[in-house]
Amino acid sequence: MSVVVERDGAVAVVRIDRPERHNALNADVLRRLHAVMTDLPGKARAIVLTGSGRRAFSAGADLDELVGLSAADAEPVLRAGQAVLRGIERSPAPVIAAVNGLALGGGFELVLACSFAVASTEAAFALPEPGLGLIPGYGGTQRLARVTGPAAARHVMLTGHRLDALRAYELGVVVLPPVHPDALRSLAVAQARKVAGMGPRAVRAIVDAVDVGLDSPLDDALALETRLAADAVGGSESDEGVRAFKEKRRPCFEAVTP
Ligand SMILES: CCCCCCCCCCCCC[C@H](O)CC(=O)SCCNC(=O)CCNC(=O)[C@H](O)C(C)(C)COP(=O)(O)OP(=O)(O)OC[C@H]1O[C@@H](n2cnc3c(N)ncnc32)[C@H](O)[C@@H]1OP(=O)(O)O
Repeated sequence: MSVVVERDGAVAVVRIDRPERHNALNADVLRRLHAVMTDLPGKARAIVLTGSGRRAFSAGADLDELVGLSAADAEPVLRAGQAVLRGIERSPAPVIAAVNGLALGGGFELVLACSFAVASTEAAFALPEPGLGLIPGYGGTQRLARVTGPAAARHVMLTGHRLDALRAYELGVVVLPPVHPDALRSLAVAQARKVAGMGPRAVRAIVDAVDVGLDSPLDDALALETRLAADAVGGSESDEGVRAFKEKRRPCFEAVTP
């Protein structure tokens, strides 16, 4: 199975499992990621995405599936890949990348589509596509600049520069200091549990507000936030959240009816 799912309560761990090809993304991996991202958000409240082995999170698109593709054939495949990553980016169960090794090309683009990333000290990030006569085709030309700023993004893409884990942390690609490889999974699951403990409707609203807001005029984005924040104030989830605070107990959002 090229994608393995493990459930851990309200958290799911999704692992790309093609270590013999450094977890390269082929059509089967993309199909399975799409199926997982369609099924899991209704069952898990937060998802960890990682790769098998210590060498690579993912070495990007499977180059053996690229050979011989015409532009006309590649375009629907690219659109299909974009749709999988867009589903990850907008998932109501936020996806946390646990970068266990090299995240190259589409592998780095997969990380950039996640809500946020944590990494081991052995992680490294690059977009080597131009060296292959390709360009990033799973959102890298757009998402990297949104994280690092355009100059750092152009430097990475135009020189093939590889960001090590610490530099990725400094640039905001990784949100916490890189950890020993043996500690990565527990760190990622702990972060996922924090997300899973939040109000699920509040989480979904924040995902939507940030996603829509990034591409909206500020006043429109603030108006969206106001509407979503008012819905939250008037919603039953905040009734439970505030009541739990006053009663000095953990909120039980599962018991909240929409
Ligand atoms: C999503 C695919 C859907 C299918 C159709 C795609 C058509 C549409 C186009 C999709 C475009 C997606 C957009 C994306 O931006 C484009 C890309 O991602 S391009 C790929 C970018 N990635 C790379 O360039 C990395 C290539 N790999 C390496 O540099 C090195 O392998 C490594 C990861 C640094 C590891 O090096 P080593 O430790 O020395 O190991 P080897 O090199 O010997 O690798 C072992 C073995 O694995 C094979 N392999 C490694 N990476 C890939 C890969 N990306 N695709 C296919 N095979 C890969 C390597 O060839 C070796 O095989 P062997 O020689 O043992 O047969």
